[in-house]
Amino acid sequence: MAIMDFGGVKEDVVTREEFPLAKAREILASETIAVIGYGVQGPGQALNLKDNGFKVIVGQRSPSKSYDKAVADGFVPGVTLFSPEEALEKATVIMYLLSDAAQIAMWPTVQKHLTKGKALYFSHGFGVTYKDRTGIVPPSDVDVFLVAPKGSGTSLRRLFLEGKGLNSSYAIFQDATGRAKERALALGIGIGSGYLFETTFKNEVYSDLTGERGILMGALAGVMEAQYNVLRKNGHSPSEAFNETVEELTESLIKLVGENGMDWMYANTSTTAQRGALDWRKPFRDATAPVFEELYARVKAGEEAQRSIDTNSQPDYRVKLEAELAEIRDSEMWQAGKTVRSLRPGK
Ligand SMILES: NC(=O)C1=CN([C@@H]2O[C@H](COP(=O)(O)OP(=O)(O)OC[C@H]3O[C@@H](n4cnc5c(N)ncnc54)[C@H](O)[C@@H]3O)[C@@H](O)[C@H]2O)C=CC1
Ligand SMILES: CC(=O)[C@](C)(O)C(=O)O
Ligand SMILES: [Mg+2]
Ligand SMILES: [Mg+2]
Repeated sequence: MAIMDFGGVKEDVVTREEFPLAKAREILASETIAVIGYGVQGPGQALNLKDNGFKVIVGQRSPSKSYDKAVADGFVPGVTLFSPEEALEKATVIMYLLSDAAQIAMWPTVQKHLTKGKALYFSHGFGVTYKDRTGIVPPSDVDVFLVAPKGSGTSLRRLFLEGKGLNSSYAIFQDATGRAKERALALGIGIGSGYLFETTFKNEVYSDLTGERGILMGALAGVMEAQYNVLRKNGHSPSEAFNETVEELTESLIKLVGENGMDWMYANTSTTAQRGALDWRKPFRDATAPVFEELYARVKAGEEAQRSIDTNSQPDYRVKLEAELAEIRDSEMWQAGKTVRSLRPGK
């Protein structure tokens, strides 16, 4: 563990230097790792593990697009690609990477294969934390832990291929074998995490659901739309409104934030921009704080989890999600964005 100072608070983190890949391979040398589900996290984690030299198999129902993708990605039916049931049977480590709603439906099957000493791995604290709603209560003689990459499975894979790594959190829920922590960390390094920070199942799911509903996705889209609409109402063209709302952020300013922090981005803008942004930061913070408070309260009460379970358990959930995404895609704002993107030089 490396003790690092996060803005004055000391935390233990696990880095690749102190937990090298060779150590991870040694710890998992005799394990068969089964990735159940090949949606977004499944491919990222399974391929990174495979490329890192672990014994990994995939369990995915077929026929399905995800099954075809697993084949296209190099998993071989009957050798490294199986039905979920077969993969569960062969596994010593079960990486449960179905969608959170689907995990409820398959839980009775998973439970059957959770024999003594196996490990159950999640990438979210959802199923276990909201057990009253999911029914996911693992038996006491298996290890249960999570490694949650802080980003899309798509990014996990891309960054791995670039020789970089997405950060992940990890948490131990149950240590039946005495090896839960080393198994968790070895898998965390194996899937290509940049470094790992510790959390609990509850804190992982509360922060994750808040983040994705909040600034990472929900608030981001909402605030962008609000500004775009005001600009349009005041006679600005779509290209101007889009550039001033999205393109300048994604192509320029947010990259500077990622590189060296908010003050660094500010410092690289005009003094006019800095003056205004420093002043307006506070009204925006104060206007949105109550929305974030409400959001967190709903997450904590399990209401956000229930909403996700109820909607994503329906047979036509994909079609409905796709229709809502299409509504965004087809709006003037994001159609303008399509044209703006097509005009990027050297794309
Ligand atoms: N999407 C992401 O990048 C991230 C996801 N996570 C977590 O990772 C886990 C997996 O999430 P995703 O990869 O997004 O899942 P996903 O929504 O892409 O679905 C994964 C798999 O579930 C299968 N599936 C769906 N419904 C099914 C059903 N009724 N029966 C059997 N299989 C079914 C799909 O075929 C797919 O292979 C979740 O716990 C999620 O919260 C964590 C970090 C990021
Ligand atoms: C990518 C990620 O970590 C999210 C947004 O929390 C998710 O996909 O659930
Ligand atoms: Mg997340
Ligand atoms: Mg999430």
